[in-house]
Amino acid sequence: MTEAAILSARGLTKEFKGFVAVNNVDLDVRRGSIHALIGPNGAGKTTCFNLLTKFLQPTSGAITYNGRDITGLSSADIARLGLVRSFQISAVFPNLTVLENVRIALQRRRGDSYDFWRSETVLREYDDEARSHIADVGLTAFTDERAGELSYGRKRALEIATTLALNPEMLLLDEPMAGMTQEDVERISALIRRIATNRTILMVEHNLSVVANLSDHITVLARGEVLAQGDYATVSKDPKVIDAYIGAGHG
Ligand SMILES: Nc1ncnc2c1ncn2[C@@H]1O[C@H](COP(=O)(O)OP(=O)(O)OP(=O)(O)O)[C@@H](O)[C@H]1O
Repeated sequence: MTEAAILSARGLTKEFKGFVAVNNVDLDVRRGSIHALIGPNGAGKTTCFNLLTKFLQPTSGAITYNGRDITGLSSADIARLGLVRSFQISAVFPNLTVLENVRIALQRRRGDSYDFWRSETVLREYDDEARSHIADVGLTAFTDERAGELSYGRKRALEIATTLALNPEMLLLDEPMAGMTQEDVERISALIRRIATNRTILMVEHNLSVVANLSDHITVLARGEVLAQGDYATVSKDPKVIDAYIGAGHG
């Protein structure tokens, strides 16, 4: 592990019945950076992401977070350490308002019961903090709107707000731009940039222009292995990366 790394993997490997989906991956995510995991279809990005977020247990290899071995921990354990996967515990309830959704996430963080029918006075204590997370993701105008009525992009912004309510030190985002309009992509990109000012972000992302715009560092996977690492200018010129994308029909 290097000094500046907040999350590191060494020799990370995942086999599914003899098929090696992730093969001996070494990865260092620098503290404070926006790090993207990219690669053609079937490269092993999702599997790698699931290993790092402890949704899957590796066949072999080790993961450290802040210098601590987290290989054997559960995703709930690592969330308590500040390593939180967006949309992990933060499903959006469509019939509740934006404010109510963020409030519930805050209650969860503080270990309150799920009894959100409790007294209005208690609930109001959470409102100030909830409103500040809502402002952070640009949803103030929609505070009292039912989550189910929001546009797709705003729903994703709300999911990020509920994740921020858990006060993560590092956020893992699984294809944050999937299914978004260009306008939403721009809004969520600005949001990710804003929340990254005092956090570390690792994301799997298919949209290469987003990756080019947002990421400080990129790990390219192909056939389960690390093909290249570096900034966008470096990896996008790498003949191995170009071949892998063209070979996979992304050309
Ligand atoms: N549970 C599983 N059992 C068996 N094989 C799996 C399983 N999960 C993933 N794989 C295989 O592992 C390989 C990598 O899959 P993965 O979903 O991690 O790739 P990816 O890079 O995220 O792909 P995509 O961009 O298409 O989402 C694929 O060949 C996939 O079929």
